[in-house]
Amino acid sequence: MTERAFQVDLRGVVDLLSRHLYSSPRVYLRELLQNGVDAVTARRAEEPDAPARIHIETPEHTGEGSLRVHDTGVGLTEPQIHELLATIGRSSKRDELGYARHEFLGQFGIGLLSGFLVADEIEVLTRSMHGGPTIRWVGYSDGRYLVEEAEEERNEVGTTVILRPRRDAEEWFAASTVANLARHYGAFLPVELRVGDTLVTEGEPPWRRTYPTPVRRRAALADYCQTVFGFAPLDVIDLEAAAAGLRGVAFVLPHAANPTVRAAHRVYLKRMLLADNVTDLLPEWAFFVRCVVDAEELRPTANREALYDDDLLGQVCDTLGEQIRDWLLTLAHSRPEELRRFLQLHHVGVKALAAHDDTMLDLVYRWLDFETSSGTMPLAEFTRRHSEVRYTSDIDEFRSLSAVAAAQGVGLVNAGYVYDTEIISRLSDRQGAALLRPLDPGELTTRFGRLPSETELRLRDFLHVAERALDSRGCTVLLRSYAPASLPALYLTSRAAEHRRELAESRAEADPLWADVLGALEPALAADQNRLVLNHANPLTRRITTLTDPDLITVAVQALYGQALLQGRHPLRPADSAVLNRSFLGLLDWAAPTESEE
Ligand SMILES: Nc1ncnc2c1ncn2[C@@H]1O[C@H](COP(=O)(O)OP(=O)(O)OP(=O)(O)O)[C@@H](O)[C@H]1O
Repeated sequence: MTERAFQVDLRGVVDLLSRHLYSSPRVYLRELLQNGVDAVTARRAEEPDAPARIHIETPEHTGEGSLRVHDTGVGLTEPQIHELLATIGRSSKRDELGYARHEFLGQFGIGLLSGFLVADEIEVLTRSMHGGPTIRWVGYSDGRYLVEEAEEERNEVGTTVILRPRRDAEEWFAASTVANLARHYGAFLPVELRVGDTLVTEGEPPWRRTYPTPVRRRAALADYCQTVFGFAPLDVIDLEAAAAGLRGVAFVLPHAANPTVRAAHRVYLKRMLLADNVTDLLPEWAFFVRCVVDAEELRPTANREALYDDDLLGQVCDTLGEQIRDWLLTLAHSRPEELRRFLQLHHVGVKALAAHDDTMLDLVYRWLDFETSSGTMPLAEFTRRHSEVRYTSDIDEFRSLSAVAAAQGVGLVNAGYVYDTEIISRLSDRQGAALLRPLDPGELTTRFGRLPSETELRLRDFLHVAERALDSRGCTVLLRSYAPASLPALYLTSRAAEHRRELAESRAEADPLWADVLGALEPALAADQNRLVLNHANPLTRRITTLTDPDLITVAVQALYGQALLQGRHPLRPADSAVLNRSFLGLLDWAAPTESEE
């Protein structure tokens, strides 16, 4: 058996790595900057006072069509050049065991190839700090390279990389483009970076600078947020994750954000911009902040445009999530007005948190406004005010029943929005909120006042006809007197009746055996029906109860039934619409009687 090595066609590899790995040719500049910074770092490890400069000259500066990037880094000796520049995948930035060394930005040994995105050849002039002459290396995109002693010695130790734009890539070499890219990627690099004569580096990132006062710091960070993200933040939260050598800031959005879209964050690695669309830095629920962070230890993917999804990133995500949560709690304790403002904007995210976090649940209970039958207020206050509290997860039911329920002394909470029911059922499990139960509209009838027995007796015939009028609708009719008097009638669904209707429907579709099983369940449920509760306190309804003509009672009761369905926004089934139509026409017919023939 003989072992062999893969045969590799260099052109394919160069093409793959340079053209297909990266999302845009613009990364060529980032890779050059990164190599310069790493070279400076390597030199200063041995010679701490060595200069730390990178100087970029665009074709406009050099006047001879090339872009030159000079650095004051370690430089390379000729043997190193053969080993490093001529071997794809070989990097000086890994230790003997092949682990990425954490002081360097690079590690894969492919970055330089990105030069072929914009040029057909890459020229390197380099003089090593370890002595030897200046060496010239030229690499071609077809995989050839040459190494020779340079005609001219470099004055200083360091490296110059020279690229001549390919015809189709000239736009990437314009002085303004290069300056913008250099600033974009390298504004915070720990070196002196110039494009032409212009200094690009700004020193420490804004969140690491020292400011005279906390107020000034906040104002400076708010300005920075405006520049980077285009909004004035509601607040600024400091972030830190020691395990990843990460520090940064989270800016709270001043407007409501779409909770299904994860916020995009700007991430620097060792002070070089990685990307400004990193989504997995924070937990999903934290969609109300956008962050800028710089990390020492997080790993980039090979194209250096995203974070590598490893345990450390997961750990960082949890840590930063904790810090945002702590900020919220501090706000609740020390600046409740601001918390209210925040909650108005970002309640969905906070609710999402509360659905599985007890501390946030408590915060929601005490501070988050819910729509209730007594206006909007936090549940803590609502349960304090009412001895009996119910909730409904149906917004329409809330709208139609909140006034009626409140008039009967039952406080009603609208729990029809996302996460509401999870939150309320979690709250109900806890002491102090045990009174929050789901509303069964049917139970309201037990609270309506009964009529005096002589009135009931007098209206017995009316009720009889009324019952018959709605027989086909599976709805019983009750006559009660209740507030508000402006309401002529109320349609109350019973949970059991709803359930029964569903049973009947599935039974119609089911096979005979299953139908029998369902049939056996039915009698137990039959006791409770949907109800139309006529309101004797309402003047119109009271007049209707005095009608004696059965036909007229029928259309009037059917009209009240239809109106109550519409008012309560209950679904109208085809038979309901038919009843409503018939009653409407019947009333018109009655209002405009046929002229008697003379
Ligand atoms: N400006 C420079 N000064 C000194 N050495 C350099 C310079 N540019 C490149 N090198 C050497 O060439 C090697 C290969 O560079 P290349 O950019 O392809 O990969 P890398 O920086 O090691 O890793 P990555 O693929 O992550 O960028 C480097 O490891 C480094 O040793």
